[in-house]
Amino acid sequence: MPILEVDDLSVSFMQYTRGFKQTRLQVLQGVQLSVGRGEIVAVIGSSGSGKSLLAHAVLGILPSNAAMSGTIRYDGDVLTAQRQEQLRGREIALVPQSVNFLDPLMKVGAQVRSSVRTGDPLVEQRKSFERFRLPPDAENRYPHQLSGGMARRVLVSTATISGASLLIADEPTPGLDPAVVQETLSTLRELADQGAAVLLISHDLESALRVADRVAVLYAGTTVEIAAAEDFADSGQRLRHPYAKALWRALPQNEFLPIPGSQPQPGELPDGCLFAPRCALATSECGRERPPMRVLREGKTRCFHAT
Ligand SMILES: Nc1ncnc2c1ncn2[C@@H]1O[C@H](COP(=O)(O)OP(=O)(O)OP(=O)(O)O)[C@@H](O)[C@H]1O
Repeated sequence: MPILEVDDLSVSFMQYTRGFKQTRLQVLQGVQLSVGRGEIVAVIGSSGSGKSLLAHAVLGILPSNAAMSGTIRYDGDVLTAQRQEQLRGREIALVPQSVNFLDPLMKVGAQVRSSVRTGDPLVEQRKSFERFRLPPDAENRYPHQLSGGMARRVLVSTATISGASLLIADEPTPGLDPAVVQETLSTLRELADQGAAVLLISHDLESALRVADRVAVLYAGTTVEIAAAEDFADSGQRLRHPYAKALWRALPQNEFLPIPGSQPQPGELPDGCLFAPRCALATSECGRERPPMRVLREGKTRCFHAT
């Protein structure tokens, strides 16, 4: 049985426009997702697609102006606000996207140690600092005395040291050097191999594929594709949704390959600009006129503005 099951999750915000008119901004709609013990599920979506809101809905920390519907189950039981509060930081840990989640008034070492549940907190904290290449003296600093990358490593350290059964890592690696990115991803894999369930939220499919077992693609507020990681790693033929295919196409190794299941003719454009290397935007998201394409080789085209 999956440890986390998200069923038909929708999140919206009330907005006030000029003249105090109320409008509803629907961000998530009908999201389906599950994560099992020992599994890493990557949630991939473009910026603003609602990835963090999904994480915050699971943790019960949505903004006060958000309205939510749908069901979230943890270990088979429907999560209530009270249960979320009990589980947060213990059974369910978050690597938040924002370093503002650090307590500005608490020294870094104390913050990391406070999440340790088994073993000697000081020993565990020092091992974790070494792992994520944090200097030993960082434990006596306040968050504002850290660099951006160090603060991010402290967040990763705090969450991964907690022994949580479900770890939600919301964009854990931007701004980190390659060695620490690798260490972070390996730590997530290790935790999953030890039985934890990991939800890895990212806009970077390439690095997520290094550790994920499954990939859930979030597009236009909903999960349009949930596929095994191999489906993205191989020829892409098993992917069904155009946006998932576009993500596949944007992987560097697929740069000049045609989109699976479609053979564009030179000069022909599909409805969405799915053929631009390193650009996974549909035309509607791109905000430009249909991008001009130039033919590189027969049947292989490139979008000018993505070059
Ligand atoms: N308190 C709020 N009130 C109104 N809209 C909000 C609020 N919080 C988030 N949103 C909107 O919800 C949408 C999704 O936000 P979210 O932070 O989940 O995106 P994301 O996919 O994590 O993006 P990114 O990859 O850039 O972090 C955005 O359009 C954002 O403006």
